[in-house]
Amino acid sequence: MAKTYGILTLNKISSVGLKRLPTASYRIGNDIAEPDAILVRSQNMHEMDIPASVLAIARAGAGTNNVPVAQMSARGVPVFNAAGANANAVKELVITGMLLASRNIVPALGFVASLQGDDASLHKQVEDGKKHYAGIELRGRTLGVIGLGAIGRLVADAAIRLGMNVIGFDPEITVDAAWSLPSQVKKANTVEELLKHSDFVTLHVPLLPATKGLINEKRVQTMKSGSVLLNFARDAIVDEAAVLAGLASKHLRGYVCDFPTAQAQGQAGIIALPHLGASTEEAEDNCAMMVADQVRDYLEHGNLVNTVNFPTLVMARESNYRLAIANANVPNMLGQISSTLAGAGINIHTMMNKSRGEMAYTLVDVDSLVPAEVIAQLAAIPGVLKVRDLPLDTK
Ligand SMILES: NC(=O)C1=CN([C@@H]2O[C@H](COP(=O)(O)OP(=O)(O)OC[C@H]3O[C@@H](n4cnc5c(N)ncnc54)[C@H](O)[C@@H]3O)[C@@H](O)[C@H]2O)C=CC1
Ligand SMILES: O=C(O)C(=O)COP(=O)(O)O
Repeated sequence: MAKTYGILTLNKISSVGLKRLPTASYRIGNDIAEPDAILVRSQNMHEMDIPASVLAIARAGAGTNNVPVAQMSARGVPVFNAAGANANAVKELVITGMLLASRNIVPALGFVASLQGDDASLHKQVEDGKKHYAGIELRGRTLGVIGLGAIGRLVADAAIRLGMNVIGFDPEITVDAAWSLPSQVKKANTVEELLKHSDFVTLHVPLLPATKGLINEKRVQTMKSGSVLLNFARDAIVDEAAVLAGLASKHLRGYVCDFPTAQAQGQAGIIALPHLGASTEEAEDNCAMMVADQVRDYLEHGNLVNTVNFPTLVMARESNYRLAIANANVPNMLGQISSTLAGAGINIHTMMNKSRGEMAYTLVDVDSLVPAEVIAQLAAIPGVLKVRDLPLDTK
């Protein structure tokens, strides 16, 4: 009988993506017991008892801080994400956020909603009151972008097209990202240098130990007087109390974020959206399609694309028998894998191995069926974390 897979969904994942997993071989739902893979958006998985059956976790979005990545690495389980698939949606909301703040749109709408009377009275109140909501223009002002990945780059490009000057900071920028950055983006050597010169500062870094509290009390004070901070990355990247103090003293003009909190509710200068950055039809479909394809390719063929904890490794099928081995990046793993197979009389057709940090991954196409006892021997090699037997279904 052909192999079937169980996919547990922890959040609502777009049906456009789920349809890429054929119903003949994939059972998908929010109540799948012993799933082969989990698809998730923002649900916090840190306290979850993740079943031993799970071979892959895929975040239908960018940030994987809600997934216990280190725990999954130790189990040899890749954590995929949908790199860049929602970047345009976030970019458009960041631009919206800058405009909301620069033109005082939120209080202005509140003012209009509060008006009462006939047309003539409304007209008078509008013309008398509008002076309180006069704003500033974006053109000619400076935007500082911290984190020039998929989102930061698009925001930088859009801001330049609006006539803004852009300064960027990203000490870990990839070569590809640097090439795709508009040439007008000026490089800041430190966060402080960027903050000192920016009228708007937008954050597009992942939440990591190194980025937690990136904007703290001292850095709020370093920001230009009258500047606006935008946080569509993660709440914990900003020390919100420091920002509230900056708003209260009028040092900051505004804080636009995607992460409402109790302490910031109703505070002047705060514009908090309900984590809407990636909530567009297009982004939800793109993310779901991307992770569905990645998970299917991994479950059926062992290929790895877009994981946050494993190397990228894709190998065309060259025989009907394939082993996929997740292992620690330590010496002599390949030697032990090859000699175990040779000892069992199994000929290696093609073998590829790649490493990333502490993790390594090996795909081996062999010329004959691998008996269960050989799989057990491979799994028993110290440092081997998971061995998967992936014969092609040739019936
Ligand atoms: N509000 C929302 O709905 C959404 C929020 N996000 C958040 O935005 C984050 C960024 O997303 P992408 O741009 O797609 O990710 P990405 O991985 O393409 O880019 C992140 C960039 O941050 C840089 N970086 C890392 N540490 C840094 C540091 N200490 N200082 C400066 N730069 C640093 C990296 O080098 C990389 O270029 C996600 O991790 C997620 O937390 C992403 C999508 C939607
Ligand atoms: O992609 C991300 O990192 C996001 O924050 C989007 O979250 P969501 O999928 O909309 O719950």
